[in-house]
Amino acid sequence: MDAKKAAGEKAAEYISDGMRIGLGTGSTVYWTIVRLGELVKEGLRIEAVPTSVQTEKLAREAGIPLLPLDRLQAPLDLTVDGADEVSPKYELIKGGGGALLREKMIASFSDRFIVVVDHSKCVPVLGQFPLPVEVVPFGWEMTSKQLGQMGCEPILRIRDGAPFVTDNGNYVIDCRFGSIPNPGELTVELNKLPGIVENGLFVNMADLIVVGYPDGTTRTKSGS
Ligand SMILES: O=C[C@H](O)[C@H](O)[C@H](O)COP(=O)(O)O
Repeated sequence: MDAKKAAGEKAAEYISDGMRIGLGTGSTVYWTIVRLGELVKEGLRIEAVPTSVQTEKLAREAGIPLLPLDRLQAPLDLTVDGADEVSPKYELIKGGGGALLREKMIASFSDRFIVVVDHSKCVPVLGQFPLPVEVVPFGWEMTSKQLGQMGCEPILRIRDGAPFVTDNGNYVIDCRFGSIPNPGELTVELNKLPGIVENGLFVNMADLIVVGYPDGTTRTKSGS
């Protein structure tokens, strides 16, 4: 079995009747969405907030009822999402698919945050995966220079020959740090740059990591 499928399907077991949930973005949480669609058809009653246009489409196709944000008066019970890297302290790099801003907003407004990954995403130190940083298009070249001064190689994300545009109308700069030994400190520094909308470091946010393996087994680790 696919390791991503194993992790994604396992996370669906944490969702019970009546829950209001956040649905992340990507190829691992895809399997959570598919499984939840099956459970909804069997009678599970849930409402979901998607973290991207792509996930909204998938959830609709799967028949999962969506909860409009203006009806979200209290935190969600649970959010399930993928990650690009997970450190031994359960710090994450996210945003490989460009959905980091909405993902961080929804995860921060959830009582529990479950992260689903295949085993290759668990690393000793974050930073081999370039850190996605969402920036406003205005003056992105200037923001990119400022990012470079923080010790990374900043590369504007390009898709089909043009800058990749997020669901929020912004650009993404992928920052090659090589190693991020202190993600908490880097987050504080990044948040000082006015051109940055959000960065892909998720520190002290994950409550549970579900790791999938190619033989179809999963292991869970408790986070913050
Ligand atoms: O923007 C995308 C998200 O942060 C994804 O959750 C992350 O990139 C992991 O995606 P995947 O499960 O496809 O590896």
